Amino acid sequence: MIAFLRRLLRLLRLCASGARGRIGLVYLVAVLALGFAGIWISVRIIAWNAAFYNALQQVNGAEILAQIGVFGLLTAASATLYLVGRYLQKLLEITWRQRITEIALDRWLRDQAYWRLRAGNGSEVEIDNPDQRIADDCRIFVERATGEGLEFIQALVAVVSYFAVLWGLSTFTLAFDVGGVNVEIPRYMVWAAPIYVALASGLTHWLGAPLKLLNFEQQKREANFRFALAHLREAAEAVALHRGEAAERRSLDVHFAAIAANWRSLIRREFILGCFTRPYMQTVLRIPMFLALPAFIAGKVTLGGLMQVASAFSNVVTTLSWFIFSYRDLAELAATASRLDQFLLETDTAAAGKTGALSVFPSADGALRLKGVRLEAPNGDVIAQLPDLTATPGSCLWIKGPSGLGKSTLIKAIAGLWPHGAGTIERPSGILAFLPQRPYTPLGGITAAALYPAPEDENAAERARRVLEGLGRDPESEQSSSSASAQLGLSGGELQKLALRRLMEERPDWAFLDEPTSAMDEESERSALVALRATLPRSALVIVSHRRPAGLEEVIELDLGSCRRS
Ligand SMILES: Nc1ncnc2c1ncn2[C@@H]1O[C@H](COP(=O)(O)OP(=O)(O)OP(=O)(O)O)[C@@H](O)[C@H]1O
Repeated sequence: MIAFLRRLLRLLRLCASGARGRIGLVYLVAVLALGFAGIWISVRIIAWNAAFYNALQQVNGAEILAQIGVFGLLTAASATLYLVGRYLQKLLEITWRQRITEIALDRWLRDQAYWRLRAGNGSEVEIDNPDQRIADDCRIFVERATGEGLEFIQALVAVVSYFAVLWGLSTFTLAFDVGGVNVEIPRYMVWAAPIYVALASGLTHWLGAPLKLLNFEQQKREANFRFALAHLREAAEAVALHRGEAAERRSLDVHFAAIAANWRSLIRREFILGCFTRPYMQTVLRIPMFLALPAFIAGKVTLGGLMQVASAFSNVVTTLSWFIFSYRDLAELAATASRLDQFLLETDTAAAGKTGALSVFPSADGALRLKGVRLEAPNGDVIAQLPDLTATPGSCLWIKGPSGLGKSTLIKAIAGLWPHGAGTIERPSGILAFLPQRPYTPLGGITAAALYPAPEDENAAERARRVLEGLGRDPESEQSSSSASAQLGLSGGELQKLALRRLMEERPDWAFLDEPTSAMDEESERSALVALRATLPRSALVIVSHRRPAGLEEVIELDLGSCRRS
Protein backbone atom coordinates (compact mmCIF):
# COMPACT_ATOMS: atom_id res chain seq x y z
CA MET A 1 0.00 0.00 0.00
CA ILE A 2 2.80 2.41 1.00
CA ALA A 3 4.76 1.37 -2.11
CA PHE A 4 1.69 2.03 -4.27
CA LEU A 5 1.21 5.51 -2.78
CA ARG A 6 4.90 6.33 -3.30
CA ARG A 7 4.71 5.27 -6.95
CA LEU A 8 1.51 7.21 -7.43
CA LEU A 9 3.05 10.38 -5.99
CA ARG A 10 6.23 10.00 -8.05
CA LEU A 11 4.23 9.66 -11.25
CA LEU A 12 1.78 12.45 -10.42
CA ARG A 13 4.70 14.77 -9.65
CA LEU A 14 6.04 14.04 -13.15
CA CYS A 15 2.62 14.67 -14.71
CA ALA A 16 2.37 18.04 -12.97
CA SER A 17 5.93 19.13 -13.88
CA GLY A 18 6.83 21.67 -16.56
CA ALA A 19 4.65 24.33 -18.14
CA ARG A 20 2.19 21.79 -19.57
CA GLY A 21 1.93 19.97 -16.25
CA ARG A 22 1.10 23.25 -14.48
CA ILE A 23 -1.71 23.95 -16.97
CA GLY A 24 -3.03 20.54 -15.96
CA LEU A 25 -2.92 21.65 -12.31
CA VAL A 26 -5.14 24.63 -13.18
CA TYR A 27 -7.67 22.23 -14.75
CA LEU A 28 -7.42 20.04 -11.66
CA VAL A 29 -8.22 22.92 -9.33
CA ALA A 30 -11.18 23.95 -11.54
CA VAL A 31 -12.55 20.40 -11.59
CA LEU A 32 -12.22 20.17 -7.80
CA ALA A 33 -13.98 23.50 -7.33
CA LEU A 34 -16.85 22.34 -9.54
CA GLY A 35 -16.96 19.06 -7.62
CA PHE A 36 -17.20 20.89 -4.29
CA ALA A 37 -20.02 23.04 -5.65
CA GLY A 38 -21.74 19.77 -6.63
CA ILE A 39 -21.37 18.52 -3.04
CA TRP A 40 -23.00 21.72 -1.76
CA ILE A 41 -25.95 21.04 -4.07
CA SER A 42 -26.22 17.47 -2.75
CA VAL A 43 -26.39 18.85 0.80
CA ARG A 44 -29.16 21.20 -0.38
CA ILE A 45 -31.04 18.23 -1.86
CA ILE A 46 -30.91 16.46 1.53
CA ALA A 47 -32.62 19.52 3.08
CA TRP A 48 -35.06 19.57 0.15
CA ASN A 49 -36.12 16.00 1.03
CA ALA A 50 -37.41 17.13 4.42
CA ALA A 51 -39.29 20.13 3.00
CA PHE A 52 -40.85 18.12 0.16
CA TYR A 53 -41.98 15.07 2.18
CA ASN A 54 -43.30 17.24 5.03
CA ALA A 55 -45.34 19.19 2.44
CA LEU A 56 -46.64 15.83 1.15
CA GLN A 57 -47.55 14.69 4.68
CA GLN A 58 -49.44 17.97 5.23
CA VAL A 59 -50.99 17.76 1.72
CA ASN A 60 -49.88 21.37 1.12
CA GLY A 61 -50.37 21.82 -2.67
CA ALA A 62 -48.67 25.24 -3.00
CA GLU A 63 -45.64 24.12 -1.03
CA ILE A 64 -45.38 20.87 -3.03
CA LEU A 65 -45.35 22.89 -6.29
CA ALA A 66 -42.73 25.30 -4.92
CA GLN A 67 -40.54 22.37 -3.85
CA ILE A 68 -40.82 20.81 -7.33
CA GLY A 69 -39.51 24.11 -8.73
CA VAL A 70 -36.61 24.11 -6.25
CA PHE A 71 -35.85 20.53 -7.25
CA GLY A 72 -35.74 21.53 -10.94
CA LEU A 73 -33.27 24.33 -10.23
CA LEU A 74 -31.07 22.15 -8.06
CA THR A 75 -30.90 19.31 -10.63
CA ALA A 76 -30.21 21.77 -13.50
CA ALA A 77 -27.32 23.30 -11.54
CA SER A 78 -26.03 19.87 -10.60
CA ALA A 79 -26.13 18.65 -14.25
CA THR A 80 -24.32 21.80 -15.47
CA LEU A 81 -21.58 21.43 -12.86
CA TYR A 82 -21.20 17.77 -13.76
CA LEU A 83 -20.93 18.37 -17.53
CA VAL A 84 -18.45 21.25 -17.27
CA GLY A 85 -16.46 19.26 -14.72
CA ARG A 86 -16.29 16.21 -17.03
CA TYR A 87 -15.17 18.42 -19.95
CA LEU A 88 -12.36 19.97 -17.91
CA GLN A 89 -11.39 16.57 -16.54
CA LYS A 90 -10.92 15.26 -20.11
CA LEU A 91 -8.71 18.29 -20.87
CA LEU A 92 -6.73 17.51 -17.72
CA GLU A 93 -6.30 13.90 -18.88
CA ILE A 94 -4.89 14.79 -22.30
CA THR A 95 -2.64 17.51 -20.85
CA TRP A 96 -1.07 15.23 -18.27
CA ARG A 97 -0.94 12.30 -20.68
CA GLN A 98 0.99 14.51 -23.11
CA ARG A 99 3.39 15.47 -20.32
CA ILE A 100 4.05 11.95 -19.03
CA THR A 101 4.37 10.60 -22.61
CA GLU A 102 6.87 13.37 -23.34
CA ILE A 103 8.93 12.31 -20.29
CA ALA A 104 8.67 8.60 -21.17
CA LEU A 105 9.83 9.28 -24.75
CA ASP A 106 12.68 11.52 -23.57
CA ARG A 107 13.96 8.88 -21.20
CA TRP A 108 13.49 6.06 -23.71
CA LEU A 109 15.45 7.83 -26.45
CA ARG A 110 18.01 9.63 -24.24
CA ASP A 111 21.41 7.92 -23.89
CA GLN A 112 20.10 5.12 -26.10
CA ALA A 113 18.10 3.55 -23.26
CA TYR A 114 16.00 1.80 -25.95
CA TRP A 115 19.17 -0.07 -26.94
CA ARG A 116 20.69 -0.64 -23.50
CA LEU A 117 17.50 -2.05 -21.98
CA ARG A 118 16.82 -4.37 -24.90
CA ALA A 119 16.81 -8.11 -24.28
CA GLY A 120 20.26 -9.66 -24.87
CA ASN A 121 22.27 -6.46 -24.58
CA GLY A 122 23.47 -7.31 -21.13
CA SER A 123 21.41 -4.93 -19.03
CA GLU A 124 20.45 -6.43 -15.68
CA VAL A 125 16.90 -5.31 -16.27
CA GLU A 126 14.95 -5.83 -19.43
CA ILE A 127 11.87 -3.82 -20.17
CA ASP A 128 9.13 -5.96 -21.64
CA ASN A 129 6.89 -4.29 -24.22
CA PRO A 130 8.19 -0.71 -23.86
CA ASP A 131 5.84 0.40 -26.65
CA GLN A 132 2.86 -0.66 -24.53
CA ARG A 133 4.22 1.21 -21.52
CA ILE A 134 4.58 4.41 -23.49
CA ALA A 135 1.35 4.16 -25.47
CA ASP A 136 -1.07 2.40 -23.11
CA ASP A 137 0.28 2.69 -19.58
CA CYS A 138 0.70 6.48 -19.84
CA ARG A 139 -2.92 6.77 -20.97
CA ILE A 140 -4.42 4.33 -18.47
CA PHE A 141 -2.39 5.77 -15.61
CA VAL A 142 -3.53 9.34 -16.23
CA GLU A 143 -7.16 8.35 -16.81
CA ARG A 144 -7.36 6.22 -13.69
CA ALA A 145 -5.22 8.42 -11.45
CA THR A 146 -7.10 11.63 -12.25
CA GLY A 147 -10.51 9.91 -12.22
CA GLU A 148 -9.99 8.01 -8.98
CA GLY A 149 -7.93 10.78 -7.37
CA LEU A 150 -10.61 13.42 -8.00
CA GLU A 151 -13.32 11.09 -6.77
CA PHE A 152 -11.27 10.36 -3.64
CA ILE A 153 -10.73 14.03 -2.78
CA GLN A 154 -14.37 14.83 -3.43
CA ALA A 155 -15.42 11.81 -1.39
CA LEU A 156 -13.33 13.06 1.56
CA VAL A 157 -14.94 16.50 1.47
CA ALA A 158 -18.38 15.06 0.82
CA VAL A 159 -18.16 12.63 3.67
CA VAL A 160 -17.37 15.41 6.14
CA SER A 161 -20.28 17.52 4.83
CA TYR A 162 -22.76 14.63 4.85
CA PHE A 163 -21.57 13.50 8.26
CA ALA A 164 -22.23 16.94 9.68
CA VAL A 165 -25.76 16.82 8.25
CA LEU A 166 -26.34 13.29 9.55
CA TRP A 167 -25.04 14.28 13.01
CA GLY A 168 -27.46 17.17 13.16
CA LEU A 169 -30.42 15.06 12.06
CA SER A 170 -30.05 11.72 13.80
CA THR A 171 -30.42 12.85 17.38
CA PHE A 172 -32.55 9.82 18.29
CA THR A 173 -31.27 6.90 20.36
CA LEU A 174 -31.60 3.18 19.73
CA ALA A 175 -32.55 1.33 22.91
CA PHE A 176 -32.78 -2.47 23.29
CA ASP A 177 -32.38 -5.22 25.88
CA VAL A 178 -29.47 -7.65 25.89
CA GLY A 179 -29.98 -10.36 28.56
CA GLY A 180 -31.96 -8.00 30.76
CA VAL A 181 -29.46 -5.15 30.37
CA ASN A 182 -30.84 -2.05 28.72
CA VAL A 183 -28.46 -0.84 25.99
CA GLU A 184 -28.82 2.64 24.54
CA ILE A 185 -26.89 3.85 21.48
CA PRO A 186 -27.26 7.63 21.07
CA ARG A 187 -27.14 8.87 17.46
CA TYR A 188 -26.94 5.24 16.33
CA MET A 189 -27.45 6.20 12.64
CA VAL A 190 -24.18 8.16 12.72
CA TRP A 191 -22.17 5.17 14.03
CA ALA A 192 -23.94 2.64 11.85
CA ALA A 193 -22.66 4.24 8.60
CA PRO A 194 -18.85 3.91 9.04
CA ILE A 195 -19.10 0.49 10.72
CA TYR A 196 -21.25 -0.79 7.87
CA VAL A 197 -18.83 0.52 5.23
CA ALA A 198 -15.63 -0.52 7.07
CA LEU A 199 -16.82 -4.12 7.23
CA ALA A 200 -17.81 -4.05 3.56
CA SER A 201 -14.46 -2.48 2.50
CA GLY A 202 -12.48 -5.11 4.38
CA LEU A 203 -14.42 -7.87 2.68
CA THR A 204 -13.96 -6.21 -0.74
CA HIS A 205 -10.20 -5.97 -0.30
CA TRP A 206 -9.98 -9.57 0.84
CA LEU A 207 -11.98 -10.81 -2.16
CA GLY A 208 -10.37 -8.53 -4.75
CA ALA A 209 -6.67 -8.57 -3.73
CA PRO A 210 -5.51 -10.89 -6.58
CA LEU A 211 -6.95 -8.47 -9.18
CA LYS A 212 -3.83 -6.26 -9.27
CA LEU A 213 -1.52 -9.07 -10.39
CA LEU A 214 -4.11 -10.43 -12.81
CA ASN A 215 -4.50 -6.99 -14.41
CA PHE A 216 -0.73 -6.59 -14.64
CA GLU A 217 -0.44 -9.94 -16.38
CA GLN A 218 -3.37 -9.20 -18.71
CA GLN A 219 -1.78 -5.96 -19.94
CA LYS A 220 1.50 -7.75 -20.55
CA ARG A 221 -0.08 -10.61 -22.50
CA GLU A 222 -2.17 -8.24 -24.63
CA ALA A 223 1.02 -6.34 -25.51
CA ASN A 224 2.87 -9.56 -26.40
CA PHE A 225 0.05 -10.51 -28.79
CA ARG A 226 0.03 -7.06 -30.41
CA PHE A 227 3.79 -7.17 -30.81
CA ALA A 228 3.64 -10.62 -32.45
CA LEU A 229 1.11 -9.25 -34.97
CA ALA A 230 3.24 -6.16 -35.69
CA HIS A 231 6.29 -8.40 -36.09
CA LEU A 232 4.45 -10.47 -38.71
CA ARG A 233 3.48 -7.28 -40.56
CA GLU A 234 7.11 -6.10 -40.63
CA ALA A 235 8.42 -9.50 -41.70
CA ALA A 236 5.61 -10.16 -44.22
CA GLU A 237 7.92 -10.76 -47.16
CA ALA A 238 10.18 -13.21 -45.34
CA VAL A 239 7.23 -15.11 -43.89
CA ALA A 240 5.55 -15.32 -47.30
CA LEU A 241 8.75 -16.64 -48.93
CA HIS A 242 9.23 -19.23 -46.17
CA ARG A 243 5.51 -20.15 -46.44
CA GLY A 244 5.62 -19.65 -42.69
CA GLU A 245 1.88 -18.98 -42.22
CA ALA A 246 1.31 -22.14 -40.18
CA ALA A 247 4.28 -21.41 -37.91
CA GLU A 248 3.16 -17.79 -37.46
CA ARG A 249 -0.35 -19.00 -36.73
CA ARG A 250 0.92 -21.41 -34.07
CA SER A 251 2.89 -18.64 -32.41
CA LEU A 252 -0.06 -16.21 -32.55
CA ASP A 253 -2.37 -18.91 -31.16
CA VAL A 254 0.00 -19.45 -28.22
CA HIS A 255 0.00 -15.70 -27.49
CA PHE A 256 -3.77 -15.49 -27.71
CA ALA A 257 -4.28 -18.60 -25.59
CA ALA A 258 -2.20 -16.89 -22.89
CA ILE A 259 -4.54 -13.86 -23.06
CA ALA A 260 -7.63 -16.05 -22.83
CA ALA A 261 -6.25 -18.09 -19.91
CA ASN A 262 -5.46 -15.00 -17.84
CA TRP A 263 -8.76 -13.41 -18.85
CA ARG A 264 -10.59 -16.43 -17.41
CA SER A 265 -8.77 -16.04 -14.09
CA LEU A 266 -9.49 -12.31 -14.17
CA ILE A 267 -13.23 -12.67 -14.77
CA ARG A 268 -13.46 -15.49 -12.20
CA ARG A 269 -11.98 -13.13 -9.63
CA GLU A 270 -14.23 -10.25 -10.75
CA PHE A 271 -17.21 -12.58 -10.47
CA ILE A 272 -16.26 -13.52 -6.90
CA LEU A 273 -15.81 -9.84 -6.02
CA GLY A 274 -19.06 -8.95 -7.81
CA CYS A 275 -20.98 -11.53 -5.74
CA PHE A 276 -20.42 -9.17 -2.85
CA THR A 277 -20.19 -5.70 -4.43
CA ARG A 278 -23.22 -6.00 -6.73
CA PRO A 279 -25.79 -6.78 -4.00
CA TYR A 280 -24.00 -4.23 -1.82
CA MET A 281 -24.49 -1.53 -4.48
CA GLN A 282 -28.16 -2.42 -4.77
CA THR A 283 -28.91 -2.46 -1.05
CA VAL A 284 -26.77 0.45 0.01
CA LEU A 285 -29.52 2.97 -0.78
CA ARG A 286 -32.32 0.97 0.89
CA ILE A 287 -30.64 -0.01 4.16
CA PRO A 288 -30.66 3.51 5.69
CA MET A 289 -34.43 3.73 5.60
CA PHE A 290 -34.79 0.36 7.31
CA LEU A 291 -32.29 1.44 9.97
CA ALA A 292 -34.21 4.67 10.64
CA LEU A 293 -37.62 2.93 10.84
CA PRO A 294 -37.47 2.24 14.63
CA ALA A 295 -37.25 5.99 15.25
CA PHE A 296 -40.11 6.67 12.79
CA ILE A 297 -42.33 3.95 14.35
CA ALA A 298 -41.58 5.32 17.82
CA GLY A 299 -42.84 8.68 16.53
CA LYS A 300 -39.50 10.41 17.06
CA VAL A 301 -39.33 11.67 13.45
CA THR A 302 -41.82 12.82 10.82
CA LEU A 303 -41.97 11.24 7.32
CA GLY A 304 -39.95 14.23 6.04
CA GLY A 305 -37.42 13.71 8.82
CA LEU A 306 -37.19 10.00 7.98
CA MET A 307 -36.55 10.72 4.29
CA GLN A 308 -34.02 13.41 5.18
CA VAL A 309 -32.09 11.09 7.54
CA ALA A 310 -32.28 8.26 4.98
CA SER A 311 -30.96 10.58 2.28
CA ALA A 312 -28.09 11.87 4.48
CA PHE A 313 -27.23 8.33 5.58
CA SER A 314 -27.19 6.94 2.06
CA ASN A 315 -24.97 9.86 0.96
CA VAL A 316 -22.52 9.08 3.77
CA VAL A 317 -22.54 5.36 3.00
CA THR A 318 -22.28 5.79 -0.79
CA THR A 319 -19.39 8.23 -0.36
CA LEU A 320 -17.61 6.03 2.17
CA SER A 321 -18.12 3.12 -0.22
CA TRP A 322 -15.97 4.81 -2.89
CA PHE A 323 -13.23 2.26 -2.20
CA ILE A 324 -15.63 -0.64 -2.77
CA PHE A 325 -17.18 0.72 -5.95
CA SER A 326 -13.77 1.69 -7.37
CA TYR A 327 -11.92 -1.47 -6.40
CA ARG A 328 -11.61 -2.84 -9.93
CA ASP A 329 -10.32 0.49 -11.31
CA LEU A 330 -7.96 0.89 -8.37
CA ALA A 331 -6.52 -2.57 -9.04
CA GLU A 332 -5.92 -1.54 -12.67
CA LEU A 333 -4.36 1.74 -11.51
CA ALA A 334 -2.02 -0.12 -9.13
CA ALA A 335 -0.92 -2.51 -11.91
CA THR A 336 -0.35 0.31 -14.42
CA ALA A 337 1.43 2.59 -11.94
CA SER A 338 3.81 -0.20 -11.07
CA ARG A 339 4.66 -0.93 -14.74
CA LEU A 340 5.03 2.73 -15.69
CA ASP A 341 7.05 3.64 -12.60
CA GLN A 342 9.43 0.75 -13.24
CA PHE A 343 9.81 1.83 -16.87
CA LEU A 344 10.60 5.44 -15.94
CA LEU A 345 13.04 4.49 -13.18
CA GLU A 346 14.88 1.97 -15.34
CA THR A 347 15.15 4.29 -18.33
CA ASP A 348 16.31 7.10 -16.05
CA THR A 349 19.17 4.98 -14.68
CA ALA A 350 20.03 3.26 -17.99
CA ALA A 351 22.63 5.93 -18.76
CA ALA A 352 24.34 5.44 -15.41
CA GLY A 353 24.75 1.74 -16.14
CA LYS A 354 26.40 2.25 -19.52
CA THR A 355 30.01 2.13 -18.32
CA GLY A 356 31.66 -1.25 -18.44
CA ALA A 357 35.26 -2.35 -18.17
CA LEU A 358 35.70 -1.38 -21.83
CA SER A 359 36.26 2.38 -21.78
CA VAL A 360 35.66 4.79 -24.62
CA PHE A 361 37.38 8.20 -24.41
CA PRO A 362 37.67 11.10 -26.86
CA SER A 363 41.07 10.97 -28.50
CA ALA A 364 43.47 13.89 -27.96
CA ASP A 365 44.84 13.99 -31.52
CA GLY A 366 41.70 13.06 -33.47
CA ALA A 367 42.87 9.51 -34.26
CA LEU A 368 41.09 6.23 -33.56
CA ARG A 369 43.15 4.15 -31.12
CA LEU A 370 42.56 0.68 -29.71
CA LYS A 371 44.62 -0.24 -26.65
CA GLY A 372 44.38 -3.71 -25.12
CA VAL A 373 40.78 -4.08 -26.29
CA ARG A 374 39.09 -7.34 -25.40
CA LEU A 375 35.49 -7.76 -26.56
CA GLU A 376 33.21 -9.91 -24.44
CA ALA A 377 29.62 -11.13 -24.57
CA PRO A 378 27.36 -9.82 -21.78
CA ASN A 379 27.86 -13.12 -19.90
CA GLY A 380 31.65 -12.56 -19.86
CA ASP A 381 32.59 -15.00 -22.66
CA VAL A 382 35.51 -13.59 -24.67
CA ILE A 383 34.60 -12.70 -28.27
CA ALA A 384 37.96 -11.33 -29.46
CA GLN A 385 41.25 -9.95 -28.12
CA LEU A 386 42.31 -7.19 -30.53
CA PRO A 387 45.81 -5.98 -31.34
CA ASP A 388 46.62 -2.36 -30.50
CA LEU A 389 45.93 -0.13 -33.47
CA THR A 390 45.89 3.52 -34.54
CA ALA A 391 43.97 4.90 -37.52
CA THR A 392 44.58 8.54 -38.39
CA PRO A 393 42.03 10.99 -39.87
CA GLY A 394 41.53 10.46 -43.59
CA SER A 395 42.82 6.87 -43.52
CA CYS A 396 40.97 3.75 -44.62
CA LEU A 397 40.71 0.78 -42.25
CA TRP A 398 39.39 -2.57 -43.44
CA ILE A 399 38.19 -4.90 -40.67
CA LYS A 400 37.96 -8.47 -41.93
CA GLY A 401 37.63 -11.96 -40.51
CA PRO A 402 35.32 -14.96 -40.42
CA SER A 403 31.72 -14.61 -39.30
CA GLY A 404 31.00 -14.27 -35.62
CA LEU A 405 34.47 -13.03 -34.62
CA GLY A 406 33.33 -9.64 -33.37
CA LYS A 407 33.61 -7.23 -36.32
CA SER A 408 30.16 -5.71 -35.80
CA THR A 409 30.70 -5.80 -32.04
CA LEU A 410 33.85 -3.71 -32.46
CA ILE A 411 31.88 -1.09 -34.41
CA LYS A 412 29.25 -1.05 -31.65
CA ALA A 413 32.01 -0.67 -29.05
CA ILE A 414 33.47 2.35 -30.91
CA ALA A 415 29.95 3.81 -31.09
CA GLY A 416 29.79 3.48 -27.30
CA LEU A 417 27.00 0.88 -27.40
CA TRP A 418 29.02 -2.13 -26.24
CA PRO A 419 30.57 -1.77 -22.76
CA HIS A 420 31.32 -5.49 -22.26
CA GLY A 421 35.03 -6.27 -22.29
CA ALA A 422 38.26 -4.55 -21.30
CA GLY A 423 40.79 -2.05 -22.62
CA THR A 424 40.49 1.45 -24.00
CA ILE A 425 39.11 2.88 -27.21
CA GLU A 426 40.11 6.46 -28.06
CA ARG A 427 37.34 7.81 -30.18
CA PRO A 428 38.15 10.29 -32.92
CA SER A 429 36.72 13.79 -32.87
CA GLY A 430 34.53 15.48 -35.51
CA ILE A 431 31.36 14.09 -37.05
CA LEU A 432 31.12 10.30 -36.70
CA ALA A 433 28.61 8.36 -38.79
CA PHE A 434 27.79 4.67 -38.40
CA LEU A 435 26.06 2.47 -40.98
CA PRO A 436 24.57 -0.67 -39.44
CA GLN A 437 24.77 -4.04 -41.18
CA ARG A 438 21.08 -3.95 -42.10
CA PRO A 439 20.25 -0.59 -43.71
CA TYR A 440 17.56 1.17 -41.76
CA THR A 441 14.67 3.14 -43.19
CA PRO A 442 12.18 4.91 -40.95
CA LEU A 443 8.38 5.03 -41.21
CA GLY A 444 7.18 7.79 -43.51
CA GLY A 445 8.02 6.81 -47.07
CA ILE A 446 10.90 7.32 -49.49
CA THR A 447 11.64 11.00 -48.72
CA ALA A 448 11.90 10.28 -45.00
CA ALA A 449 14.16 7.33 -45.86
CA ALA A 450 16.38 9.55 -48.03
CA LEU A 451 16.79 12.20 -45.32
CA TYR A 452 17.09 10.06 -42.20
CA PRO A 453 18.19 11.00 -39.55
CA ALA A 454 18.48 14.66 -40.58
CA PRO A 455 15.39 16.80 -39.94
CA GLU A 456 13.39 18.25 -42.83
CA ASP A 457 14.59 21.78 -43.60
CA GLU A 458 14.38 24.11 -46.62
CA ASN A 459 17.03 22.04 -48.48
CA ALA A 460 15.33 18.73 -47.74
CA ALA A 461 13.72 18.30 -51.16
CA GLU A 462 17.01 18.95 -52.96
CA ARG A 463 18.90 16.56 -50.67
CA ALA A 464 16.25 13.84 -51.09
CA ARG A 465 16.46 14.23 -54.87
CA ARG A 466 20.26 13.81 -54.82
CA VAL A 467 20.10 10.75 -52.53
CA LEU A 468 17.46 9.07 -54.68
CA GLU A 469 19.13 9.83 -58.02
CA GLY A 470 19.51 6.64 -60.04
CA LEU A 471 17.31 4.64 -57.69
CA GLY A 472 14.23 5.19 -59.83
CA ARG A 473 12.28 6.79 -56.99
CA ASP A 474 10.77 10.23 -57.30
CA PRO A 475 10.08 12.03 -54.01
CA GLU A 476 7.67 14.40 -55.85
CA SER A 477 5.22 11.64 -56.74
CA GLU A 478 5.34 10.05 -53.33
CA GLN A 479 2.12 9.49 -51.38
CA SER A 480 2.46 10.16 -47.68
CA SER A 481 2.89 6.81 -46.04
CA SER A 482 3.54 5.29 -42.69
CA SER A 483 4.90 2.09 -44.12
CA ALA A 484 8.26 0.67 -43.15
CA SER A 485 11.26 -0.28 -45.30
CA ALA A 486 9.70 -3.46 -46.65
CA GLN A 487 7.12 -1.36 -48.51
CA LEU A 488 9.61 1.06 -50.09
CA GLY A 489 10.08 -1.38 -52.95
CA LEU A 490 13.90 -1.20 -52.94
CA SER A 491 16.16 -4.24 -53.35
CA GLY A 492 18.80 -5.05 -50.72
CA GLY A 493 21.57 -3.55 -52.91
CA GLU A 494 19.46 -0.42 -53.59
CA LEU A 495 18.83 0.04 -49.88
CA GLN A 496 22.60 -0.12 -49.29
CA LYS A 497 23.13 2.40 -52.12
CA LEU A 498 20.57 4.69 -50.50
CA ALA A 499 22.33 4.37 -47.14
CA LEU A 500 25.72 5.28 -48.71
CA ARG A 501 24.22 8.27 -50.57
CA ARG A 502 22.67 9.47 -47.32
CA LEU A 503 26.10 9.23 -45.74
CA MET A 504 27.65 11.33 -48.52
CA GLU A 505 25.11 14.06 -47.78
CA GLU A 506 26.01 13.89 -44.09
CA ARG A 507 29.74 14.39 -44.90
CA PRO A 508 31.14 12.85 -41.73
CA ASP A 509 34.81 13.07 -40.68
CA TRP A 510 34.73 9.39 -39.82
CA ALA A 511 32.42 6.83 -41.43
CA PHE A 512 32.08 3.38 -39.83
CA LEU A 513 30.47 1.05 -42.34
CA ASP A 514 29.38 -2.47 -41.38
CA GLU A 515 29.22 -4.56 -44.57
CA PRO A 516 27.93 -1.58 -46.56
CA THR A 517 28.02 -3.31 -49.95
CA SER A 518 27.36 -6.97 -49.04
CA ALA A 519 24.19 -7.09 -51.19
CA MET A 520 25.80 -5.44 -54.28
CA ASP A 521 27.47 -7.01 -57.28
CA GLU A 522 31.18 -6.26 -57.65
CA GLU A 523 30.73 -3.52 -60.25
CA SER A 524 28.09 -1.69 -58.16
CA GLU A 525 30.27 -2.09 -55.07
CA ARG A 526 33.29 -0.61 -56.84
CA SER A 527 31.39 2.39 -58.21
CA ALA A 528 29.62 2.99 -54.87
CA LEU A 529 32.92 3.01 -52.92
CA VAL A 530 34.73 5.10 -55.57
CA ALA A 531 31.89 7.64 -55.42
CA LEU A 532 32.06 7.60 -51.61
CA ARG A 533 35.82 8.27 -51.63
CA ALA A 534 35.45 11.00 -54.28
CA THR A 535 32.73 12.74 -52.26
CA LEU A 536 34.54 12.35 -48.92
CA PRO A 537 38.24 12.60 -49.85
CA ARG A 538 39.32 13.73 -46.38
CA SER A 539 37.11 11.45 -44.30
CA ALA A 540 38.40 8.34 -42.57
CA LEU A 541 36.59 5.17 -43.64
CA VAL A 542 36.36 2.16 -41.35
CA ILE A 543 34.82 -0.68 -43.33
CA VAL A 544 33.79 -4.12 -42.11
CA SER A 545 33.56 -6.56 -45.01
CA HIS A 546 34.45 -10.06 -46.08
CA ARG A 547 35.92 -8.87 -49.44
CA ARG A 548 38.63 -6.28 -49.78
CA PRO A 549 36.82 -2.94 -50.40
CA ALA A 550 37.10 -2.37 -54.15
CA GLY A 551 38.35 0.91 -55.59
CA LEU A 552 40.06 2.10 -52.36
CA GLU A 553 43.79 2.60 -52.03
CA GLU A 554 46.10 2.50 -48.99
CA VAL A 555 43.90 0.28 -46.90
CA ILE A 556 45.06 -0.71 -43.38
CA GLU A 557 43.92 -4.23 -42.53
CA LEU A 558 42.67 -5.43 -39.16
CA ASP A 559 42.22 -9.20 -39.41
CA LEU A 560 40.07 -10.52 -36.58
CA GLY A 561 40.73 -14.02 -37.89
CA SER A 562 44.20 -13.77 -36.36
CA CYS A 563 42.80 -12.86 -32.92
CA ARG A 564 40.50 -15.81 -32.33
CA ARG A 565 38.85 -16.09 -28.95
CA SER A 566 40.88 -17.72 -26.22
N1 LIG B 1 23.84 -9.46 -27.50
C1 LIG B 1 24.69 -10.49 -27.58
N2 LIG B 1 24.72 -11.42 -26.60
C2 LIG B 1 25.57 -12.46 -26.65
N3 LIG B 1 26.44 -12.65 -27.64
C3 LIG B 1 26.47 -11.77 -28.64
C4 LIG B 1 25.60 -10.63 -28.66
N4 LIG B 1 25.85 -9.93 -29.77
C5 LIG B 1 26.85 -10.59 -30.43
N5 LIG B 1 27.19 -11.69 -29.75
C6 LIG B 1 28.21 -12.68 -30.14
O1 LIG B 1 29.40 -12.01 -30.43
C7 LIG B 1 30.06 -12.68 -31.49
C8 LIG B 1 30.46 -11.65 -32.53
O2 LIG B 1 29.30 -11.16 -33.19
P1 LIG B 1 29.44 -10.09 -34.35
O3 LIG B 1 28.08 -9.77 -34.84
O4 LIG B 1 30.28 -8.98 -33.88
O5 LIG B 1 30.22 -10.95 -35.43
P2 LIG B 1 30.74 -10.51 -36.87
O6 LIG B 1 32.19 -10.78 -36.88
O7 LIG B 1 30.29 -9.13 -37.20
O8 LIG B 1 29.96 -11.58 -37.76
P3 LIG B 1 29.41 -11.45 -39.27
O9 LIG B 1 30.60 -11.42 -40.16
O10 LIG B 1 28.62 -12.70 -39.43
O11 LIG B 1 28.58 -10.22 -39.31
C9 LIG B 1 29.11 -13.75 -32.03
O12 LIG B 1 29.52 -15.00 -31.55
C10 LIG B 1 27.80 -13.38 -31.42
O13 LIG B 1 27.03 -14.52 -31.12
